[in-house]
Amino acid sequence: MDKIDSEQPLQSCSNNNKNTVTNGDGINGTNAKCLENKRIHNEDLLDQVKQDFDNLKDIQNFNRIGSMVVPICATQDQLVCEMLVSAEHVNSKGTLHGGQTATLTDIVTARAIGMSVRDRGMASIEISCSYFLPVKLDDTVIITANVLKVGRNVAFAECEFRRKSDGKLAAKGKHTVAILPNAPPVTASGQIIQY
Ligand SMILES: CCCCCCCCCCCC(=O)SCCNC(=O)CCNC(=O)[C@H](O)C(C)(C)COP(=O)(O)OP(=O)(O)OC[C@H]1O[C@@H](n2cnc3c(N)ncnc32)[C@H](O)[C@@H]1OP(=O)(O)O
Repeated sequence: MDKIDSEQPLQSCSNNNKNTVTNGDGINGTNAKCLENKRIHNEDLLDQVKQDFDNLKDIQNFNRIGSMVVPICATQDQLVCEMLVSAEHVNSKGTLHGGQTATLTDIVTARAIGMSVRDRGMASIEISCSYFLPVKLDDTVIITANVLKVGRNVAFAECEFRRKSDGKLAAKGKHTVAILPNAPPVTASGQIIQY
């Protein structure tokens, strides 16, 4: 099994009764990558965030870029996803485009924050990325987003991009989000429209 970041501290989601202690043998038969972290996986949060990503599959706006992201593990303040790097994600050198990485930073960290902030609108106020190593076409990136702080008006998150092929850190992103006073718009079926 591929290493993600075994140096992450142990965490738990104590406010949910559907927690699963991860043990390296898989969660309900899935190949959840947070297993290496020995974190406490939250099945309800993962279902919720999977739905959030599924909602991107049918949209026409820029956020469709996130539709190939697959959430694989969720705790209260961490979201682990993976994405196969395909032709639409790469630059002329055939490696993951920096703008794509920045967009993934936005989308994945926003959903990590969105696991706990559901009733307020949000707007990105700062994003930054550092690029350490290229990620080649047909490799997979493991994206681990950590929510650092959710305050009354501002939330902070960061994420790591690791190459699945060798586990090396390819990029890091940071995202600061304003939490707006109003509720986010929702569709008739109750789906949150944040973008
Ligand atoms: C699905 C799972 C979860 C998923 C969770 C996903 C959450 C992440 C969502 C990320 C979405 C983005 O990326 S958004 C794209 C990038 N970010 C942006 O475009 C943000 C641009 N910046 C802003 O809108 C503003 O600076 C704010 C809202 C951040 C802070 O505003 P402020 O400090 O109150 O400043 P102020 O000058 O009074 O207002 C400036 C303008 O901000 C807007 N604005 C101000 N307040 C509000 C408000 N409550 N609601 C709406 N819009 C507001 C108005 O357009 C206003 O113009 P007027 O009406 O006065 O003329």
